[in-house]
Amino acid sequence: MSLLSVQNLTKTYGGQQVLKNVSFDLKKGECLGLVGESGCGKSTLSRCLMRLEQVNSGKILFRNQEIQSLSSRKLMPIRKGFQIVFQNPTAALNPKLKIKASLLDPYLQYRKQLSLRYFSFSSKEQFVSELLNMVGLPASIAERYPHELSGGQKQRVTLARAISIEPELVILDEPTASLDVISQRSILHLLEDLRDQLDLSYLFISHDLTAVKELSQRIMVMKQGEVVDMFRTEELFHAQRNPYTKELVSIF
Ligand SMILES: Nc1ncnc2c1ncn2[C@@H]1O[C@H](COP(=O)(O)OP(=O)(O)OP(=O)(O)O)[C@@H](O)[C@H]1O
Repeated sequence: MSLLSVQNLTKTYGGQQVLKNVSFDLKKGECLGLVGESGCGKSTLSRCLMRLEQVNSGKILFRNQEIQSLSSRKLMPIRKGFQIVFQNPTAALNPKLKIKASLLDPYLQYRKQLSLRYFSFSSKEQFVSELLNMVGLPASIAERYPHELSGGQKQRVTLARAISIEPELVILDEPTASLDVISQRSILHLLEDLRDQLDLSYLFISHDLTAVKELSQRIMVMKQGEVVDMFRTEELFHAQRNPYTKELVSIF
C-alpha cells in the first residue's frame, strides 16, 4: 500500500496553472526526491499536501484516505501522520518562545491521539531532552531562544519538533538550502539516522541533486508544474532519461 498517493492534482493561482495533473505514489519507508528549477511548483505541491493550500482538483490520499477536502476536525487525527520541515528554520520558530516551548507545542496539540512508540513522556523536561538528544543537541538548548542558536542548530530543532509526534511521513522542503556546506552534510546524515531509527518516510524537495541522490530511493522531476520524469535513483544516468533531467544532471 502507498503511504501517500497523489492523483491528478491541479492548482491555479489567478489564471496561472502552477500544478498540472501531478500524480505520484510514495511507499512506506521510502524517500522520494523531488527536483526541478525554481518556480516549477515544488513548494506549492508541499503546501497542498500539508493542506495549507486548497487544491483546485485531484486527490490526495494518505493511508488510502482522501484528505484534500476533509474538514479541519476530520483531518486532525490523520494530520498527525505527516509533518513538514521548511527551508528557513528562523521563520519556522517563534522568536518569543524558548526552544522547549516550541518543541512541546505539537505534542500538546495532538496528545489525545498519540500513542508514542519511540519517545516517552514522563515529564516535559525529560521529553524535550529526549527529542534534543535524538537530533544531536545538548539538553541545555531547551532554555535558549531561537536567536541564540546557529542556523544548523535551529534546523535540528525544527526536525526535533517534526518528529516529536512520531509522524510516518516528513515533507522536507529544501531543509538544507539556508545552511553552509558543513551543516548541510551533517543535517543530511541526521536525516538518514532519523529515518532508520524512527521508521520515517520522506518527500525530499531540493535543488541539490547530489543531496537528493544520496538520500532518495526514487527521484521525481518537475518542470513548469508537471511531473516530467520519475525513476529509481540508480537510473539517474540512464540514456532514456527525459532531456530536462539530463540538463539538470549536466549542471551538477
Ligand atoms: N500564493 C501565491 N500566489 C500567487 N502565485 C504563487 C503563490 N505561490 C506561488 N506562486 C507561483 O507559483 C509558481 C510556483 O511557485 P513555487 O514556490 O511552488 O515554486 P518552487 O518550485 O517551490 O520554487 P523555489 O525552488 O524557488 O522555491 C511560481 O510561478 C510562483 O510565482
